[in-house]
Amino acid sequence: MTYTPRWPPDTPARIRRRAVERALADRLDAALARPAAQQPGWPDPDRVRAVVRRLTAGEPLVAPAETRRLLDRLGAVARGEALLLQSGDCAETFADSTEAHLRGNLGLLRRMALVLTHGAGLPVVTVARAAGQYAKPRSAPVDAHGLPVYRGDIVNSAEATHAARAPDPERMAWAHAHAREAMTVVRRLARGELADAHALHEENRRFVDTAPGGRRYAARSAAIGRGLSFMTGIGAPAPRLGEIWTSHEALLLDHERTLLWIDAEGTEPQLSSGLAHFLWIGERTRQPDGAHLAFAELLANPVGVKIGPGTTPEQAVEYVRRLDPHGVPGRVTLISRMGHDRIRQVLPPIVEKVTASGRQVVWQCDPMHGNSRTAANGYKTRHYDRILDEITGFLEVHRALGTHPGGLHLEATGENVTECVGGARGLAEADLPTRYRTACDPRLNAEQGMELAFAVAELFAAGTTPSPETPR
Ligand SMILES: O=C[C@H](O)[C@H](O)COP(=O)(O)O
Ligand SMILES: C=C(OP(=O)(O)O)C(=O)O
Repeated sequence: MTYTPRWPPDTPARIRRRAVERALADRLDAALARPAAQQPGWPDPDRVRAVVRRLTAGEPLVAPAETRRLLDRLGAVARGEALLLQSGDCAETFADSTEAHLRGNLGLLRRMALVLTHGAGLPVVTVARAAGQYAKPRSAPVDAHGLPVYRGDIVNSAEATHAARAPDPERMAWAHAHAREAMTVVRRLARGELADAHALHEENRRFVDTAPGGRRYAARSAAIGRGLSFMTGIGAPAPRLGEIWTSHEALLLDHERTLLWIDAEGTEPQLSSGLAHFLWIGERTRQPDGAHLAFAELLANPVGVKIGPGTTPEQAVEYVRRLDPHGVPGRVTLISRMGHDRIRQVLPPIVEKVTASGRQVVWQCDPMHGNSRTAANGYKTRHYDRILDEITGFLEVHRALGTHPGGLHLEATGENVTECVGGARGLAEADLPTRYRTACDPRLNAEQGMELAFAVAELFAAGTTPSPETPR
């Protein structure tokens, strides 16, 4: 059911439902009336209203039952019985909304998940930054040329002209159309070729045999192979990976408000986003009195909050209390993105205070956003060593406190891009221009992603977290 109320003739049940819808509609309006950071200055509000009305009447992309299943799986992560791996583009573009691109990104997600499952000895819940990650928050309103900044394909074009950078609300409709097609591909791949553990392992074996540094992980790869052969040997059904859920940053509120269902299954009726299974609030929009947090409070979906190095333990507890008033394990994911040099100091008091509050959250590490820097040649980049070091610090903190390091949140693509430096191939700053294709922030490429998965699997398996080299 879409959020726009269509009133049928009255019966007592319908009147009750109508009251719920009205109450939620009022709360939604109140939430969205709060100050909202990072929203585009649409030139023509009437056109925005017309697009929002049109999209609100459309069919949702995901169903509340699917979203509830994810909540259940994240409950397992929060209890320490599973891991969460979330990965994909920094900014999805309409041009890259193709089956080949999605297959690359989702394939990498699944191959990494297979390796982490083995290293941690836990099932891995796979969530794609896909089928809706079209909006970007930015540090400055204008770019280096004085043009309005690119805010993601859902708002304006990356092309460097004034006309192209003007926010166009019709782009929200294009985003819906692309997300709908992407969703079909995600479902098909998740049930089909990207469910097949044998096929994923074969690709990982090729990585180990041919990629620089791959042989370092030969023992784990061989152990995974033996495990799969054993399953075949005893006549077990061919092992298959589970669902792929979708996620994006709940940033552009005119878009987020368009496809909302009423989910009456929980403790109280809530709105369920029909746009994605998992939504998160970004570092730049997590203001306690802001619209984004108030919007997330109304949702039945599992939600994440990015917590940067300026987050206090008190703030973290407030996020959790507001977003999880009923204490549902896995309802909230706290996504730390502190930077490799700060995580070991900033995260522990946050984890301690949230744990003492009695809530069971998913602790997830985003090792990307606190480790960005500008290379000498002007490209925005991240070093593989710093990414791995932030994850190492994350594991150290949780091990020391006896809490569960629930998962990773990465920007990574299955394509052979040159955006992050480092890794066993030794990508250098001079290599960045070769295939620098991201629309916003630098992503790990397929080789760097697999190398990271094997390295983190070793950390999980060892149960210790040595930090062997000083990261660059
Ligand atoms: O992906 C995150 C943000 O959108 C991004 O880091 C902002 O980039 P900027 O600092 O180049 O604007
Ligand atoms: C913008 C993002 O991250 P953050 O809010 O942590 O900067 C992101 O993950 O795309």
